[in-house]
Amino acid sequence: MKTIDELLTEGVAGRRVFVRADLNVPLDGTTITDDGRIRAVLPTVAKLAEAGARVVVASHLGRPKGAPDPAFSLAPAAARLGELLGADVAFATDTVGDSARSVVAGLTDGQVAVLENLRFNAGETSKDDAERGAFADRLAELADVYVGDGFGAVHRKHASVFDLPARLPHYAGYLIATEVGVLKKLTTDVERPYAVVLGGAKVSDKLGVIDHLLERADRILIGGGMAYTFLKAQGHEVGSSLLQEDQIPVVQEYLRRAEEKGVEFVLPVDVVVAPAFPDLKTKAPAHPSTVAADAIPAGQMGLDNGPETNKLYASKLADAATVFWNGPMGVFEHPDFADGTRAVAQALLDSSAFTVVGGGDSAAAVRILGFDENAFGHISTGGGASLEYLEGKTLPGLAALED
Ligand SMILES: Nc1ncnc2c1ncn2[C@@H]1O[C@H](COP(=O)(O)OP(=O)(O)O)[C@@H](O)[C@H]1O
Ligand SMILES: O=C(OP(=O)(O)O)[C@H](O)COP(=O)(O)O
Repeated sequence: MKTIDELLTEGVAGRRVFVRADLNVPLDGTTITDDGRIRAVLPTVAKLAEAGARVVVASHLGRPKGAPDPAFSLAPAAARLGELLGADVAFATDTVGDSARSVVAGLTDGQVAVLENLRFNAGETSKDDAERGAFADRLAELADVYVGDGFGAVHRKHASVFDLPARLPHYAGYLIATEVGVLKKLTTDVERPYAVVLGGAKVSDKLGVIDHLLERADRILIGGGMAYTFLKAQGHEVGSSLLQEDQIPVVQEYLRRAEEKGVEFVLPVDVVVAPAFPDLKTKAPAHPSTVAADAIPAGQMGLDNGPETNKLYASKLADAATVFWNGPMGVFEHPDFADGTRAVAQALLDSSAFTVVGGGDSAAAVRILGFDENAFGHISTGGGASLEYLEGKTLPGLAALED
C-alpha cells in the first residue's frame, strides 16, 4: 500500500487530490455534537493543502436513500472542517453535478473543497457493479489522485471506497495507516484476558463478528441494542426492544459454542426500560424504570443496561489485559439512558487493560459523556470497519489501496 508520504514525495502541487474521508458525524439538526471524525482526517487534509494540492474531500453522512435529503447534508461538516483548518473551505451543493465541477475547477493550489453527501447518488452504494462503476467514473473526472482516509467506511464496497481508487493513482492517508497499525496488534498477540464489549444498534451488521471472537476472546459482554436478541434467544420476552428475530437461531448457536469453548458470555441482568424510544431532540423525560432482564414487561423497550449489570460488567473488565469495545450500552444521547455507557467507559479507565474503543457513536459517546479520549489506548473512528478488520475479512476499501 502506498502512503500519502510517498505521494508528497512525488509532489502534489497543483494536482487535484480526492480524499475519501468519513465525515459521518452525529448531528442534532445542523449542529455537530461530536467532531472527532473531522479532526481525525485533519492531518491528511492539512498536509495535502500545505503541499499545494487542490484537495477535494468527499464522504457519506447517515443513510439517505440514494437521493438528496437536506437532513443529511454535509454542509455543517464542511463548515467545521474550515474552522479546524483555519481556512475557507468551498462547498459543492452536489457530488458530481454542475456545482461539484465548478467548485473543483475553481480551486487554487492549497485550497480545500467538500462535496455534498456521496449517498445522495444511488450509484454510491449500489450492489450493481456497472451502476457503481458509472458513478465512480464521474467522481474520477474530478481528480487526478485518490487518497483513502475514511477508515470508518472501508468495510463498504461502495463506489467512492472501492471503485474509484481503481481508476486513479491511489494512496492511504494518515488515519487509515494509524488505525490499521493499532488494530493489527489485536489480531496477533493479544494480552489475556481479552474481553470484548459489543453494543449499539447496527445489530445485524455486527453479530457476525462473534463467530470469530469465539475463537479469540476470553469474555464477550453484550449490551445496548444487541442484548435483546440474546435475551430472546435464551427464552425471555423483550417487550418492544430492538430485536433481530431472524438471528435468534444463530445467537443460540453462539451461546452453545461459547459454553463448549469456555468463552464467557456476559449478558445484562437488569435493564432500563421505557414505554417508547426517547425524544433525542427535546430530551424530554422518558419515564424510565429498571427491571430484571428476564422480566421485561410487554410494551416496554430496553434502552440501557441497569445498575446491577453495570457493576457486573465493571467486575468482568477489572482484570482484563486487553479490551475492545464497540457500541454504546444504551441510548446515551438521552440522559435517562447514558449510565450503562458511562459505566463501561469508567470501567475501562479503572482497569489497567490496553483499551480500544471503536465506532462513530461509541467514540462520540466517550467524549460527549466527558471522558478524556487520551486516557484510552486507542479510539478508532470505525465500528463496523474495526470489527471486520479484527475478523480478518478483506475490507474493500483497504484492498483497493493495495498496489
Ligand atoms: N437498547 C437500545 N435500543 C436502541 N438503540 C440503542 C440501544 N442501545 C444503544 N443504542 C443506539 O446505538 C447507536 C450506536 O450504534 P452503532 O452505530 O452500532 O455504534 P457505533 O457507531 O459506535 O459503531 C446509538 O445511537 C445508541 O442510541
Ligand atoms: O458510522 C459508521 O460506522 P460505525 O457506526 O460502525 O462506526 C460509518 O460511517 C459507516 O457508516 P454505515 O454503517 O452507514 O456504512
